[in-house]
Amino acid sequence: MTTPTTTARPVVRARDVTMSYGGIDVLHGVDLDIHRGEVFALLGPNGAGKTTTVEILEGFRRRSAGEVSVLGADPERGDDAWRGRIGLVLQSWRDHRRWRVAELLTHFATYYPDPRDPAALLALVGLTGQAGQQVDRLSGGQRRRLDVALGIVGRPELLFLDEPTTGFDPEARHEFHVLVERLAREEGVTVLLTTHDLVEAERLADRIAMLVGGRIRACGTPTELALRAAAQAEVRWTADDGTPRRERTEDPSRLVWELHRDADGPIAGLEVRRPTLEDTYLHMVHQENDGTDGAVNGKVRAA
Ligand SMILES: Nc1ncnc2c1ncn2[C@@H]1O[C@H](COP(=O)(O)OP(=O)(O)OP(=O)(O)O)[C@@H](O)[C@H]1O
Repeated sequence: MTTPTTTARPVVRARDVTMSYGGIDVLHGVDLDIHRGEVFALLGPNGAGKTTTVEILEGFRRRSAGEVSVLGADPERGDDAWRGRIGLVLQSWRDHRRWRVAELLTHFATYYPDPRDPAALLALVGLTGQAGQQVDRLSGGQRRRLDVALGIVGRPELLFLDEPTTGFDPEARHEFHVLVERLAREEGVTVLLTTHDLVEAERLADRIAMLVGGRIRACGTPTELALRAAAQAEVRWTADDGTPRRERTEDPSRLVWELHRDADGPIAGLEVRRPTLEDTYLHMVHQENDGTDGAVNGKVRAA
């Protein structure tokens, strides 16, 4: 993955995007900047507005208001040439059940001016052994690999991955992560990933935006987000009488120093736990559910 070049024009730019369905507001002014070669994860609980946001960026849904530019065009007016520069990994290829794997991929390749070689692509996603198999005989994970192959056959500059590893076993998930990293690092493909999987987001994404209740509540590298959490570090130890103790503090090194100063010898069971991405995420979701203002710094621009 490359370091985002913030001076270059972003591949995806959204400003103050709102969306309402039948008078109910589900997006409340989303701002996003995603740069070339960046793997960007949109993370959020069910109903947060991830799919709505992504469909607006893909040009499949009309926003209520706001500005959007994707690969230099407004997605609402994207033509075929623009669409050919975008790859989608959705769960929407279910109509082609009778096709054989290699046939389907070869067929899709004809839609693009400079497609990848279907056989090489099957090898890349680990489906060479299934080339002659009917699509409806594939396992769930194999099906998803085919979805990925279909999404990248046209050499997209921007790839949308909607919960891409659902149904993958750990090895397939690992291979998929390596593939996404390769696409971003070696080919400069920009990737927008939606996921509920914090481990996947942390593993893959250069930056993560947390969308909660239709607002971007935080955006940054996984490390930045974990550190920005309101959650404090937790220090655990075992007291002299054997009682387990724990204390939350913004200054764990000071607490550990004080414990050492007051102790006769080593401190049993000493452990310092820093806030994780999961802590940040759960903190925000709980704030939203409690009806409090969960924004880390008010409105956050994912730029
Ligand atoms: N076509 C629609 N008509 C009316 N309401 C909709 C429509 N699509 C989505 N919604 C509502 O908009 C909100 C955001 O939905 P969206 O699918 O964008 O969330 P999400 O973050 O992708 O959720 P999930 O993780 O469950 O897929 C939800 O409250 C949902 O019920």
